[in-house]
Amino acid sequence: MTDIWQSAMDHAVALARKAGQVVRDAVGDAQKEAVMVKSSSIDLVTQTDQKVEKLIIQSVKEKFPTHCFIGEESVAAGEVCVLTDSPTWIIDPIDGTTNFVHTFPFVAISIGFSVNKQVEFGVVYSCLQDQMYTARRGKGAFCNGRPLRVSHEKDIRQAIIATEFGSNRDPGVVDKVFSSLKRVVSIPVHGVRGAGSAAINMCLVASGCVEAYYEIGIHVWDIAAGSLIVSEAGGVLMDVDGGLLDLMSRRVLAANNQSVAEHLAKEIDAFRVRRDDAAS
Ligand SMILES: O=P(O)(O)O[C@H]1[C@H](O)[C@@H](O)[C@H](O)[C@H](O)[C@@H]1O
Ligand SMILES: [Mg+2]
Ligand SMILES: [Mg+2]
Repeated sequence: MTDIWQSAMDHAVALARKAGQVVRDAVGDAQKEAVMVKSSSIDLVTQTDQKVEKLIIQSVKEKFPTHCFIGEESVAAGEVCVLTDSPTWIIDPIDGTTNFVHTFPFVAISIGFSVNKQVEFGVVYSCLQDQMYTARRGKGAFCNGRPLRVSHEKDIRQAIIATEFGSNRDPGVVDKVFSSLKRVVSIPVHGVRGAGSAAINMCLVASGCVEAYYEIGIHVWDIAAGSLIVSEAGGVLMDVDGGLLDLMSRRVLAANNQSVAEHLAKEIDAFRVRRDDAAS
C-alpha cells in the first residue's frame, strides 16, 4: 500500500540534511555571530536559527502549499502556536542553540509532522555527528538507516536518566527542578546526563544509551519528532505526572518501558508552566 506521507517525509529528510550543512558551516563562526535573547537572558537565538527555519518553511510551502507550520522562530516572531487537525510541520531549526553558540557538539534540526494531532513522522538530524534519526508511525525508528531499539533495563537503579535545567531560572522553578533532580539521583540511578538538546536526549532514549529523559519547560517543536522516534523504538511517553503526554503542555517524560517511566514520574515535582497554545 502506498504511504501518502512518504514524499513529505523524504522531503523532511532532505531538508534536514541541507539545514545541517548550513549549521555545520556556521558553527565555527557561531561565537562571532550576533547572539540574541528571547524569553530570558539564557534563551538564545542566532541568525542561523532564523535562516534555517526560513529555508525549511519556504521549501515546504513550495512543495506542499496547503500544509500548516509551527516553527520555533516564527512563533517567537509572533505567529500563533496552535496544533490543529491539518497536516502540520513542527520545526525546531536548531535544537541546542546554546550548544551551537558554544560549539558543544550536540546540535539538531528537528522536524515533526502531524495530522489529526498525531505525529506521522519525525526527523532529528544531529548535524555535528552526522546522525540522521527518522521514524514513520507504525514503521519503526532508525539512525542512518539502522533500526533503533530502547534499552531492556527494567530496574531504574541500573539506569541513566537524561534531563536539562531548561531556560527558566526563576528561583522557585530552580528549587523545584533541583528537588526533583535530588530525588532522582538519590533513587539511586547510575547517572544523570543532558545533551543540551531535547531532541537528541529523546534519540538517546530511542538508541538505548539512556533509559529515560524528562523535562518541564520544553516546547512542542523540541519534542514532536523525538516523541515518535522514541515510541517507534519501543519506548513509552507520558506526562511528568504519569498521565498522558500532551504535546502542547511543555512537559515530557520518555522512557524505555512503563516501569522505569512510572518510577521516574513518582520522583518528579510536576509543576505547571504556560502551555504552548495558551491564548496570548
Ligand atoms: O531553544 P533550543 O531549541 O535550543 O532548545 C532547548 C532544548 O531542547 C532544551 O532541552 C533545553 O533545556 C533548552 O531549553 C533549550 O532552549
Ligand atoms: Mg529546541
Ligand atoms: Mg531551537
